Amino acid sequence: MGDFNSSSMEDDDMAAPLFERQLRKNYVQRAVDITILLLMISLLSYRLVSIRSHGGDGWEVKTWQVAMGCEAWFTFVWVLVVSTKWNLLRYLTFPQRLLQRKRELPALDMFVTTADPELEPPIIMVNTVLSLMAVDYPGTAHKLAVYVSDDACSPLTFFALSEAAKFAQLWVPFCRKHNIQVRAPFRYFSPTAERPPSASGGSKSPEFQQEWKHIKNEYESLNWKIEDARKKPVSSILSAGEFAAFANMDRGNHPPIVKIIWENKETEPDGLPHLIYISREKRPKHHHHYKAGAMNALIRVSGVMTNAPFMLNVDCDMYTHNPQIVLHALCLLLDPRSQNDTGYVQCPQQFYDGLKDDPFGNQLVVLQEIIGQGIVSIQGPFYGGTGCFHRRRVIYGALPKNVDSKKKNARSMDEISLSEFGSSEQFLKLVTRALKDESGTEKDLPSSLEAALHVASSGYEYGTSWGKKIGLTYGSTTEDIFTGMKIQSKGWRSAYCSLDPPAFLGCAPTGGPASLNQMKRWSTGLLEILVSKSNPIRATLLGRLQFRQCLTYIWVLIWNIRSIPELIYALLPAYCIITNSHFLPKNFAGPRTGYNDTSIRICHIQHLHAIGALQVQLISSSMVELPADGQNQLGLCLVVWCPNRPAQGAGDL
Ligand SMILES: O=c1ccn([C@@H]2O[C@H](COP(=O)(O)OP(=O)(O)O[C@H]3O[C@H](CO)[C@@H](O)[C@H](O)[C@H]3O)[C@@H](O)[C@H]2O)c(=O)[nH]1
Ligand SMILES: [Mn+2]
Repeated sequence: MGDFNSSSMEDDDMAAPLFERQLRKNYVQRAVDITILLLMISLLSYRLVSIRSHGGDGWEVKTWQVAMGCEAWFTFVWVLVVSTKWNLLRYLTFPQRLLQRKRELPALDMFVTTADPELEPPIIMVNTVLSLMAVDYPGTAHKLAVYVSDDACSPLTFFALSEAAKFAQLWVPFCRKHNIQVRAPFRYFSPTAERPPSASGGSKSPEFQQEWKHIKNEYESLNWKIEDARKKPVSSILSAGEFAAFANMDRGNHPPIVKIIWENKETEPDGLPHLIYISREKRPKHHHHYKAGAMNALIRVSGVMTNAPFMLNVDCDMYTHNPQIVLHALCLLLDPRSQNDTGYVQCPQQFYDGLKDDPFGNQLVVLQEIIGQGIVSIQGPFYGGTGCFHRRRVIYGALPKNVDSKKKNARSMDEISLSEFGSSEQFLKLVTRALKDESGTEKDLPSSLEAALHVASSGYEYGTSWGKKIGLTYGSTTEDIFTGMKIQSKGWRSAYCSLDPPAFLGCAPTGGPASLNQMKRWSTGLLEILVSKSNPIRATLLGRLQFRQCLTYIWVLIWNIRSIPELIYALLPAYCIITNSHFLPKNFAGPRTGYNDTSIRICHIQHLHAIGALQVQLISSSMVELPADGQNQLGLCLVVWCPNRPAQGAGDL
């Protein structure tokens, strides 16, 4: 059963394991991958050996060398890919076993971030919130809290949430009673979406039909109210007291707002989770650090209000598609084998209503299925920014137990100085508890509001380690990958929770400039990590990032750079035709084949076409995220190219 911490060993720890690891058999794939690698190495050796004999004039020497440089780079990238996908691992989780245990389920704080009511329509965010409020957490729903961070400080968002809290009083009991599987109402009531009948089998009963109609009408009315509120002045949609908080707000320059929209006062086990609205303070003189800054404010505010030991974060457009997700994720976090070494659990990012065949690669299929499952078997998946369950103490900078004591350069738990967390006394008290893996607060929600406002202020992080050693890491637009790598470089592993039906479903850009912008932002952020002081090579040499994990991080961080050799390689055939030079062996068909000059040239051009087509593949793969496939094509092309050539002599290949 792996390592146990004897102090936490209780009867139920001895029970059946909460998860199993399953290795996928991929011997054929491995054989193909290695063959491709060997072919690439043979090609490189051939290039090297014949660099002089295929020199020709000055220009030709250069094309041969450029081709060799590009191919050497492709080989290096292929090594990174093969290392990542060598073992493909999946986790199987058993939530029923978790529910049978004697121990109570832990508290969970769930975070939703939103930044712009124009680009991220409030109704979509509301659906995400409703799906989170309705997750299955039998007998323990009062331990759940949903926090929404609004970086736009929008009264519309606040209004939408207040209305959603009213609708939730109907929606959540309805979902629980009929065991509805799709708990985001816009998907459940969508005429096009596949809607499984209620699992209780009562979908046809008149009682269910009546309830269904009633809830649908209420949802439509919620939709209409939010849509209508868009067009109205703020003063008419909010009550006088609420309006005062939002009056004359400038989204880039305003004080913090924390509002408890719904509180489960009776701590009813089957009640609704708390719902809290936060708009952290923004001032022009303080950098707000985008989503990472919003997440850190959420972590601190939840730290003083509920202080749950686990936190889930989702983007505002990623609703919970599997109501059992929390139970599945907790199987991976609470099992005795993972308690001391699993820092976070990541669910794959999956999307609804994607374009057929995913022409822009927005669904990240290769990244999820090939690289995703591969990295799971090394040190665990990247933190993907959404659909991720964190341990609070890991985010607070704690080290795993039983860490490699030779690498003590990462600070140990004892070295954490509380002053690095800021100046709120109430928060610091609760940080100490969280670091000891204790949860909860002494105060109720309203009496912790003052401290919540303090930790949500824009100057709170000044002189602290937030964004450096604590919380989500600043300095890259892909704060998720950066933060995950920092956690793993402390020695933590991460686990992957891939479910059917998918845990979360989001909305991917459909293409065009939105897609390009997103990819530009991601690739820039990844490059920022590569050139930062905390790059994976340093994290491996000085920290506890595993070597093969480092290779995978390098593969993802060089996403941007990979396009350069691919573009050059793609331009080579055209360049060679224009300058009448070559980067493939000149006597391609060879005089002994009996071809005349024209046929040799045609043959040459045909091969250039084949390679050109491959290069288009490579370029498009680099742009639309199909790296593994692109590389396979290169290998296949090599296979086709090599045997077709009549042998000229041993030195030819
Ligand atoms: O100043 C900001 C900017 C963004 N967000 C929120 O951050 C989330 C992600 O932003 P989005 O613009 O949708 O970025 P995507 O590229 O779609 O998101 C992916 O990439 C991001 C950067 O790597 C990750 O943070 C996300 O979790 C991941 O889904 C959304 O909920 C936003 O509302 C904020 O709260 N404040
Ligand atoms: Mn998004």
